[in-house]
Amino acid sequence: MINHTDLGDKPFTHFRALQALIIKGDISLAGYRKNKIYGTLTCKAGKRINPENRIFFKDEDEAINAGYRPCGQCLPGKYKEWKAENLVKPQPSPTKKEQFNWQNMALFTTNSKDNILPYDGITNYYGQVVDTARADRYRDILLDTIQWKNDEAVIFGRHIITKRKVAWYGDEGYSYTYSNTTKHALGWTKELLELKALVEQLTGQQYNSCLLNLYHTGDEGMAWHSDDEKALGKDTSIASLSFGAERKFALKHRVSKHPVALMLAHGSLLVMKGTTQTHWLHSLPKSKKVTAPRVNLTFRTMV
Ligand SMILES: O=C(O)CCC(=O)C(=O)O
Ligand SMILES: [Fe+2]
Repeated sequence: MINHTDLGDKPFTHFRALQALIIKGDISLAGYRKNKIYGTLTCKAGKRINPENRIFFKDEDEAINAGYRPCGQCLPGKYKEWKAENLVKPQPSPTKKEQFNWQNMALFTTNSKDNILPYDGITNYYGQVVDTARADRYRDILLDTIQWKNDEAVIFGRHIITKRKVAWYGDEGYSYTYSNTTKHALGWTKELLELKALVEQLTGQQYNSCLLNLYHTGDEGMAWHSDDEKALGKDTSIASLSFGAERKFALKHRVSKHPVALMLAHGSLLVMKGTTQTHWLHSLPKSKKVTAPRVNLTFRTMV
């Protein structure tokens, strides 16, 4: 690995030293130190990099061993392969024995799972934590009993009403402001309290509110955002339960744009915590293939 700045301090000396190293075979690829991306020496994106952040590699092995990934612009084939490998695959459903046992909640102690983010945050996918029969029941009861309302927001001065429906439940007296609208929490229902107890048991964290989303079909989704409102405090933990249609959940690093995606199974739990909201955006992409509804519960702690 050779730093651009090691090649002399004048553009001409840089150029000469670089040419000599390329001819000798000591340099064949360039890298961007900040985002840990490597690409060809002629890559247009690479040439815009500040000299302090530009480095050079002898070959691909050296770049990969240093933790760099291929550039999407000049190495699209290799980038695609890398992306396919880095897309988090859905975890196998637990066996009958591993499934949530309502009578014996202690079966699930803090079940910490692998972090699906490569850096700058912690997001754990627990897979299915409510067995299918119970998850079916929760989906149906939540669809019927939650006071679903179309979400309203004021964005760039325009009043927007979404097709997706939302509801906001929590400990008494909580109100929540986002996208310039204020919501007042409704009191917990029996099922929400049961599910809150379950996620508290699984994550070892307490939550005082829950924002629910209802996506009628794959035609409804949620755009890129992070849940970094002040009311949630710093490094908040958000526990997200999914019931109904399986949907893709995507995360993207704010700076490196590193993508991570996974499918959220019926009855599954995903937890975003640590610095996830500071460094990563997330979204629920729309999908033409999904025709069934999905109910999502995000348990949060308002400070
Ligand atoms: O539906 C989901 O899984 C994501 C919901 C979400 O990001 C949110 O409510 O902030
Ligand atoms: Fe979110």
